[in-house]
Amino acid sequence: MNIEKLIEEAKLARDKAYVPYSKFQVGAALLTEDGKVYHGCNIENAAYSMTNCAERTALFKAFSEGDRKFTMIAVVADTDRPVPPCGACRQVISELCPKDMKVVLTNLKGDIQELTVEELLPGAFSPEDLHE
Ligand SMILES: O=c1ccn([C@H]2C[C@H](O)[C@@H](CO)O2)c(=O)[nH]1
Ligand SMILES: [Zn+2]
Repeated sequence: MNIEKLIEEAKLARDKAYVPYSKFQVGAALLTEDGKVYHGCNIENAAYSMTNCAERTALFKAFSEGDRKFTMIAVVADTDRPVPPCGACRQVISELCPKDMKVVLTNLKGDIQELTVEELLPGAFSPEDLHE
């Protein structure tokens, strides 16, 4: 699975977005070590703060199915620049994915930004910070 294919998967995921309030569709595709792809879309709620972003949907789906080893995530939205994940998703990605995992941010125009999990949230609060 290459970057281009994973982006296509993220676009398919985006089509499933439930966004009656923002009308802003986001899709994510998360690739596991053994080649499985988890789709995620944003799912909004009339109680707005209950909204779940596409990135966290994909990660939570994978974790809940027992998959924990990931090699790449792609995220797509109709933005001018490659879609920037929100702070909550950066925090969750930084804990559940390897620091050197590839994060591919893109948009419908085909702009692509590639970075690592560490670059997505430098100095993230981590499980180690809970220990003395
Ligand atoms: O990276 C992002 C940024 C935003 N959203 C969603 C949350 C909300 O449903 C809508 C507008 O913020 O986009 C995502 O899913 N991922
Ligand atoms: Zn988010």
